[in-house]
Parts: sequence; C-alpha cells; structure tokens
Amino acid sequence: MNILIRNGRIIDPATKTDEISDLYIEGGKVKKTGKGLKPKDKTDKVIDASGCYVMPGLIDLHVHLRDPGLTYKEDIVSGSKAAARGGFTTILAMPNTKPVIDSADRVKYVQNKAKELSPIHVMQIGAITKGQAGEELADIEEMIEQGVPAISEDGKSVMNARLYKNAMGIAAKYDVPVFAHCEDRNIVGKGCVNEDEHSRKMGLPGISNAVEDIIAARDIILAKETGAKLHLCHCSTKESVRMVELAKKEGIKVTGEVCPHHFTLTSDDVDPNDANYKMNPPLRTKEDRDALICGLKNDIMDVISTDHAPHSREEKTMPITRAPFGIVGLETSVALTITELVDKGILTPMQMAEKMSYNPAKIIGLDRGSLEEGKAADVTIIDPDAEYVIDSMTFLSKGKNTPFHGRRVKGLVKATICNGKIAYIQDGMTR
Ligand SMILES: NC(=O)N[C@@H](CC(=O)O)C(=O)O
Ligand SMILES: [Zn+2]
Repeated sequence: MNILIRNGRIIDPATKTDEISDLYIEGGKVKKTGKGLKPKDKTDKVIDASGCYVMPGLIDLHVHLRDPGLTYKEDIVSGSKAAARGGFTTILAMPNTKPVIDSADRVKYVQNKAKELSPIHVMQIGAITKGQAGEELADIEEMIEQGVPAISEDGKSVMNARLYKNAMGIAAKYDVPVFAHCEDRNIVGKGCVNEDEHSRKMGLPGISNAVEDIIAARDIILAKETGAKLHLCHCSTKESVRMVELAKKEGIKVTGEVCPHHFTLTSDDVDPNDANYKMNPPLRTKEDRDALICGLKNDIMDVISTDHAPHSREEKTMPITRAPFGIVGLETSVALTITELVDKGILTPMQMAEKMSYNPAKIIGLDRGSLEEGKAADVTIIDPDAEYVIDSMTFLSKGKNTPFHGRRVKGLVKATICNGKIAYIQDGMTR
C-alpha cells in the first residue's frame, strides 16, 4: 500500500525543510516530496494533512515498557500502541524489568516479541550491572552484539564509580551511548518530592538538587576520561543544564534530555494527596523549570523524552510517601510540547522535530529522523491547532497515572506511519 500525504507543513531537520508540500510513500520509503503530487494508483491511501505538521517519526529515548515481569503495569503491545497514538515510530525500552534486561537472551526476548506484535520500532536498552544490583558488570559486549542502542542503569545510578568507569570504557570502544539516571543513593534518603519550602510545609521528605547534580558531575567527568558518549536522562535541575553547557564547551560528548512534566509543572503544583505528582526526579522549582526551558530553547538540551513510567491504579492511589515514582507520558508529550513550548514561541516547530526525532536518532546512530527521499517512511502527522482536554481514560497505555488528566491542551497526533504502514490514525483521516 502506498500513501500520499497532501498539503502538510513538512518539517525536516535533516534537509532544513519547512514548507507546505506533499509527500509520497512507496514500498515503505519516502519516494518523493514536492508540491502537487498525485496518487499513482487507485488503491493509494490519501491523507489530507492541511494545517498539520508532517514530521519525521518521533523517537522516544526513554520508555518503561515493564515487559517482562511487570506486565500488569504495561506490556510491549499496550506500550507500543500508546506510543503510536502519541506519534512515536521508535521507542527505547529501559531495562528495569523483572528480570532485569542484562543479557543478550533477555534483549532477544523483547526484540522478538516487539517484531511480532508492535506496530512501531521497539529498541531494548541493556542494563549496566547484573540485575541492576550495582555489583558486577552485565555482559555488555554480548548485548551490544545483540543490538542494544544504549546501555543504562535507569531507575538508579551505578554508585560504584570504578564499575561505572569500566562500563563507560566498553561503551566508548563500541561507540554506544550511556544513558545516565543521576541520583546519589546515599543522600536521597526517603525523599519523595522536591526539597523546598513547599515540601516542608506539606511535611514531606524532600529530594535536593544535589541528589542529581553530584552524579551528573561525576558522570560528565567519567565521560571525559573514557571518551564515552554520555546522555543525561530526565534532567531536572538548573545546575544540570549549566553542566551540560559547560561540558559541551569543553568538547565532552554529552547530551541532555528533558521530560514534558519537568518543563510544564513545578513543585508548587504538587498535590500531596495525589501520587500522580510523584516522579523521579521530582518536579522542581520555577527557577529550575525556567532553566530547563531556556536550555531547550538555546539548544543546550538536545532531547525531549517522556520517561513513560506506567504504574497500576492501586500503586498510585497509595499515599505519596509510599507510592512508586513515575508517570505515563507517551500520549501527552506532543500536546505538552506544543502547548508549553511551540505555541508560546519558545521552540520553533523545527526545534520540536529536532528534539523529538532528529537528535534522538543521531544520539543512537539510527538512520531515522529524516524525511529525505529514499529514507524509511517513518512519519508523524500532527494538528498543532486541535484543542482538547486530556482524558487519561482514553489512553491506550495500561497506565493512567498522569497529573495532566483534565488539562486543556493544543496539539493532536493525527497519524503515525512506520515503515510506510499506518501504525495509528485518527478516524476520518484517509480517503
Ligand atoms: N522516572 C520514574 O519516576 N520512574 C521510573 C524510573 C526512572 O526513569 O528513573 C520507573 O521505572 O518507574
Ligand atoms: Zn530514571
């Protein structure tokens, strides 16, 4: 089946294109872009993308699919359907599953299941230590051979710097990036929200910026010594932004990621009776949020990822002190990015495409994130003007844990096309 996308605003960072045009997909590839394209065949699907962005398929570097072992929260099928609805054609799954993905066989399990059942590309990240216990390196080389796009201990930091440095040495040798979750276990204590006036008033144990900053600094120093590519996950503090900026100036191979909840909300928004405001790292102060936004605008921060972290209703209705950290993000990130950043003139649509597709592809060395003729047809069509209220009950994800339920937003994914096939489409979009 071939697809003609008509009259969309084609936004392609790879070719620096931003113009109203058509795009023809044939044999799973972008065959042609240009004005006035006609369907070749009566069986061609035609999508009217008037008023819509047509971007290279979005890539989410930070997703928790919970498969294997925690599939009551999410599984590969529900997670990828949610991702497709959110505009993503490629997602990277974190290894903090049960068991932890720390061997080639376990990587293979996800790869095979995804290949069979997912409408989009799912790439599995390998853990850094066995069982994420922080004591012994996992067989990183064997997982790299099996095709992991990155290694990560996400959910925690490898506290032993010697072990971590060894892992970075291996990553550098194979030019595979290290995705760092920065959290000093020794000082985080029982913290569940940002440590500030608000947390003190609520009587909740806090998490200070130092919890993140100490490890971010350490990891940047280790990246410098080992030459590894370091990607700082879910940056939440103003100091993290500053460190990424300085490290880049020094020529250290570091990239920074920001999640929509961290550029949308602050610790003042936290409802102490709602664990959907609890995530790791926590919502920070207005000063931190403004620094993240500024970092995105100035291209210090390279990536917007979701850190999609589904949990069950039972888990998230526990008191905030006991509930697990994390919120879902796959089905809200396009809308929050458009509402909070593009619509306010902070990011151009081109920057949005860079941070949600082009840069993520570059970081993992993936030949995606581009709409150039001849490339694989991974395409996302978004209506930036569609206004609606987020309803978590409509999520395709098993996780409904979001603080954004009931929030009015702009920006709706109309269609997601993966390898030239429709992975998700809104009713009434094709002829
Ligand atoms: N972000 C979170 O709050 N939680 C994540 C772990 C993580 O990404 O650090 C999870 O696995 O639930
Ligand atoms: Zn994390």
